[in-house]
Amino acid sequence: MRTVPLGRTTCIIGTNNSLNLFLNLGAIKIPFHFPASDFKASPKSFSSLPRRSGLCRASQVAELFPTTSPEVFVREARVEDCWEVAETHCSSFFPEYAFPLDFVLRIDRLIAMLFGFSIPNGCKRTCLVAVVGSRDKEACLIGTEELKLGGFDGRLNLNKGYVTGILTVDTVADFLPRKGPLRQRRKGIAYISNVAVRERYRRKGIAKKLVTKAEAQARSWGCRAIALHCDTSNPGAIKLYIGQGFRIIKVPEGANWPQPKTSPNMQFNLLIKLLDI
Ligand SMILES: CC(=O)SCCNC(=O)CCNC(=O)[C@H](O)C(C)(C)COP(=O)(O)OP(=O)(O)OC[C@H]1O[C@@H](n2cnc3c(N)ncnc32)[C@H](O)[C@@H]1OP(=O)(O)O
Repeated sequence: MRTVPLGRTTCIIGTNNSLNLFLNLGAIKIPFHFPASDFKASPKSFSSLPRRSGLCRASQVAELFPTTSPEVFVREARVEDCWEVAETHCSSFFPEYAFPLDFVLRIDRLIAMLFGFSIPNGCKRTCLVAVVGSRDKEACLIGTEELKLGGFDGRLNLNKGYVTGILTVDTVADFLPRKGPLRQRRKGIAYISNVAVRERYRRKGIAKKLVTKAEAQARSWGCRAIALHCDTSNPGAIKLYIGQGFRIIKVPEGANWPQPKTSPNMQFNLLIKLLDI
């Protein structure tokens, strides 16, 4: 038996290759059981799973959607985008996962996005999406502007378009050094995270559009700077941010500044851009 914790989901792979999933929603645990007969799995390597006929990787579902569209525009994510946001995140950051773990990851991400976004008082967070196939002015929105679910606009749009890229921007400053002896949260600096563009849409300027929109959002919140962490072994992303005017900040010797919580071996650069308001 093998237990794989995945954020809000615990995945237990039985000795007979059956799969038990538990979605942890606070006090509630929702169990799902997939019998071994559903798929032939090697408990050692889920990434080399032979696929059950009729089943495909969750990322392949995306392949069914249109690839080309004349225009990409960036807007705030809405609830109806949730699955595509989770799908874009997981296929970009964990491309090596195969069914069923890739599917579980997406469910986990979805739950984290909808129920796990508790934002400290006075802070803001928005998830932006780059969309093809629908302009915002064509949007037929159902619901009120005040309705928010996590970082998502809670209104529904029946003509939603297709999500090709994502970015989260906030003023929570969880990964910025704290201020003074009381270690207060830093104000006036927006923070970008979770930037991802679906593989088929890369090198078309979509990430640039997302970053530009995030900067505009930060300005509208009154921020004077915008920051992010980027994995030092991701030269493409570093080039993107340097090209957008970000500069790498040298961390003072001995300083124990916070970093994103990913794999312990990952090294990050802190990049900052000053915003003219
Ligand atoms: C703060 C964070 O979240 S960092 C994490 C970044 N995300 C990831 O690494 C997830 C996987 N990667 C991706 O999703 C994408 O490759 C991204 C987000 C890094 C880039 O998205 P794209 O839409 O392809 O970037 P975009 O087309 O706007 O590129 C702008 C510029 O960045 C640079 N750039 C982007 N990707 C690359 C690359 N793979 N290699 C070299 N340069 C690159 C180039 O200078 C490019 O301009 P050019 O195409 O005119 O040469």
